[in-house]
Amino acid sequence: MSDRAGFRDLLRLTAGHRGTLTLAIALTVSASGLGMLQPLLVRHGIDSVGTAPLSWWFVAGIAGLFLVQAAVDGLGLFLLERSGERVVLGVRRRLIARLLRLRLPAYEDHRLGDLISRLSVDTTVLRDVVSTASVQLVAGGLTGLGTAVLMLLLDPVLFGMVAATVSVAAVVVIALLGRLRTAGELTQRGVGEMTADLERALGAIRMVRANRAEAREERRIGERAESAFAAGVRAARLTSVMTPAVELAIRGSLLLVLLVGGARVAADATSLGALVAFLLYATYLVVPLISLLQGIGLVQRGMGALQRVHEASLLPVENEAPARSPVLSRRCAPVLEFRDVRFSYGNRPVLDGVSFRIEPRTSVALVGKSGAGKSTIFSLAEHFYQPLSGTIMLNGVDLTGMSLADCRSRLALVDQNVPVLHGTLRENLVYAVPDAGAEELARVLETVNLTELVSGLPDGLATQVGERGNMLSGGERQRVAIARALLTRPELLLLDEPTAHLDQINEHALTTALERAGRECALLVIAHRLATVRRADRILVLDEGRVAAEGTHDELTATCPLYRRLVESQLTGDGLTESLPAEAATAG
Ligand SMILES: Nc1ncnc2c1ncn2[C@@H]1O[C@H](COP(=O)(O)OP(=O)(O)OP(=O)(O)O)[C@@H](O)[C@H]1O
Repeated sequence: MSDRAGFRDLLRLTAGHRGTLTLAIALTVSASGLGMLQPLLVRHGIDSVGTAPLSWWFVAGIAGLFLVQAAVDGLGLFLLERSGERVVLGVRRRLIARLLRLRLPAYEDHRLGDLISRLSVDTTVLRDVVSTASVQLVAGGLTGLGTAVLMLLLDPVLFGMVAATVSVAAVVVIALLGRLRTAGELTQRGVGEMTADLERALGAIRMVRANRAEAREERRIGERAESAFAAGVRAARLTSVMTPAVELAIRGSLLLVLLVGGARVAADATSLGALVAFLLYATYLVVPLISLLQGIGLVQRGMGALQRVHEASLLPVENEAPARSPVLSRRCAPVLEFRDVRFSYGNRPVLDGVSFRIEPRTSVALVGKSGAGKSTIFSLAEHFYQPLSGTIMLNGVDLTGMSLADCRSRLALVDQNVPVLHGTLRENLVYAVPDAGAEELARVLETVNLTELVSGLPDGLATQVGERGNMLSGGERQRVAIARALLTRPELLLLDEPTAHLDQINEHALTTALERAGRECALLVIAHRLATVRRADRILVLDEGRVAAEGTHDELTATCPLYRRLVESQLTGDGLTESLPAEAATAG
């Protein structure tokens, strides 16, 4: 992005806040203007002290001016900070809304920590640009210009000398700006990578501990911190050249002004008061010029940060079908039907013509070796991805003609990964139905056999479940997730069973929960336990991207070698990844 385009984007950010920002900047500039009156008053005081004593009014006037200046300055600064916060709030809200609605592949292509850092760290830089750089540029520019004009009027010769020295410093500054922007971008990127790596390690902290990898992760994340540090130091080095260059130029010119100005006073070319006023202005010039410089530096960093925020806000979101009233389902149609569905992740084919139907209130188990595409079928039913070809229907209605909300309100998904969030047990249960009543809650807790557990907890439903629900056992987490799903009264529950062996109590509880859930809605279960497949009305055997066999447990045991092998391993073993005998693929 060019500097001009980047700057225009930064300006665009302030849309809707320009009135307040202009007022805030005007107040801050006025405060600086009031400050600039002070040397003139001092000159008047010094030049007139020989002719008349200083009046109290005069002294009180100067003191009053200081007070008014401080008050105006304070109000201006407050309005600026508030505008900065408001602009960032707007950017953050838009980004939050976007980040929660990205297409699933976008999350796979980007690291979560980096996306989080764009929302937190980069937007903070934008706030500084709005609240600090804006006033630094405007106030610095105007005050600098005003001071320069007054100096020019006071003594054009001395002004020429100051202008020449400052111009030399300006050349140095302009030469370094591009590098400052790159260093700023690198710092932000480094922080993003560090956050992403920290998120990776903390998200799997038990695995990190169990593998004694703390030191390795510390080194890895430390290296990211060091790259951010190195880029930050590079930016600091550039700034540390720029700021003193300007200071040096101004202070050097002060010496010249003193020498030449002294001679001019001696030769009566100017008055002592004018020289003192000129010197005061020259010292005052340091402040606006430095703030101008800092403002430019901040804008450079802001452009880098805005680019990262922009990139995140351009990530593709899920296509919401045009708003329409919920599609009427066809009566007696299957709850879910796949017709010749093909799907690949990029160029990696997974499903190659999958067809099946799930009738209302039936229980269907989905089995297949690891990587066969079972979870992918769930993702397609939930419309997380679109099939390459074929049709997916819910209650006889094609998914492509249904809004995402309509589609997802008919289904409930219980994933294997992280089904429980940080918060209380109650918050987790009512996640999809926040206003669920106590009766409904009691019903689903009973269904999943959690009533006893909850009543045994000192805080009951108000118990904190910990990050990702790690204060609950694996089996309990799974049942909390099923209860949450059932609270929505779905037409179809998609459940990925735990692969881990459950103890007898949890095993029994899960079986009962599934049995009871099956009375409320249809079930499609990725089955890892023999108990589930035995109880299912039908079993789909997925192999080579297709439904290779379909039937009841007894039918498949008799006809499908692949199914027999899955059963022999109790559907929990992981020794099923090797290729299967050709007969398996054709069975059924
Ligand atoms: N997001 C993804 N991007 C690319 N490939 C993927 C993605 N998700 C899954 N795959 C691949 O697609 C194939 C099917 O994965 P899927 O998770 O559907 O299998 P599965 O039958 O559920 O396996 P398991 O029983 O081990 O959970 C696998 O080879 C997997 O590596």
